[in-house]
Amino acid sequence: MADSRSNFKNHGFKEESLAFMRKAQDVSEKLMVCFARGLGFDDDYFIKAHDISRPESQTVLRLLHYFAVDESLPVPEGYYRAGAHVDWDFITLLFQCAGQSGLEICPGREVSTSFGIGDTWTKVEPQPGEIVCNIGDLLMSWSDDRFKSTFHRVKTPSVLGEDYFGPRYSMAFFNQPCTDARIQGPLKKYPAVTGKEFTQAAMNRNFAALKAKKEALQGLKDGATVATD
Ligand SMILES: O=C(O)CCC(=O)C(=O)O
Ligand SMILES: [Fe+2]
Repeated sequence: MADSRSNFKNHGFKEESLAFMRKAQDVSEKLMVCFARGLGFDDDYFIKAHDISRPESQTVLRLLHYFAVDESLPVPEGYYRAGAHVDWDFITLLFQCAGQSGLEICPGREVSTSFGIGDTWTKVEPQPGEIVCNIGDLLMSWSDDRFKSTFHRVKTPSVLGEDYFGPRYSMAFFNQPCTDARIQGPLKKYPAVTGKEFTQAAMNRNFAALKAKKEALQGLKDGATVATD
């Protein structure tokens, strides 16, 4: 453990990651101005609420590595590299590697904040130099539902000759509000909450959904054991 930590240190992992986050933040801030103007807020309204220089910042960079999939093994029904979900942040900047496909989105849904499975899924092929921007539940709520959060998932490769079976690397930059930011849309459709409360509620919801899924899977397993006894 100590060795791998010092390796990271020696190779400037922290510095490089922070520099990358700073650049991703600059891109995000350009988009924040557009969303603020669209909603009638001051240009810097969302930028101030997502100030990554403050200790109250909740913004996160997630580095993802999905392992290569063995082409000879069948993919169990309903199994995804990342299951259908909406992000709970303001916006997510998603950085993909060319050739490592799998991301799919389901735009146009009128509901979010629950784990619904979408209607029509569209592939988002990674293109060099492109950044995918997903709207999250926070922006949906903060815009009184004008901007809808994007359902997305990452497919597990299953179709030979069509899907990409190799490892997938991606990076997700989640713009999350400072814990003390006050969140309420211009039409006050939802009661005001703090950034901390919004994130906490989203985490609780995700955790409860995960627990229910695990229990349902366990129930299936127990049923199978009883049936074969
Ligand atoms: O790997 C990807 O492209 C998607 C990751 C994602 O949706 C997430 O981490 O929330
Ligand atoms: Fe996501």
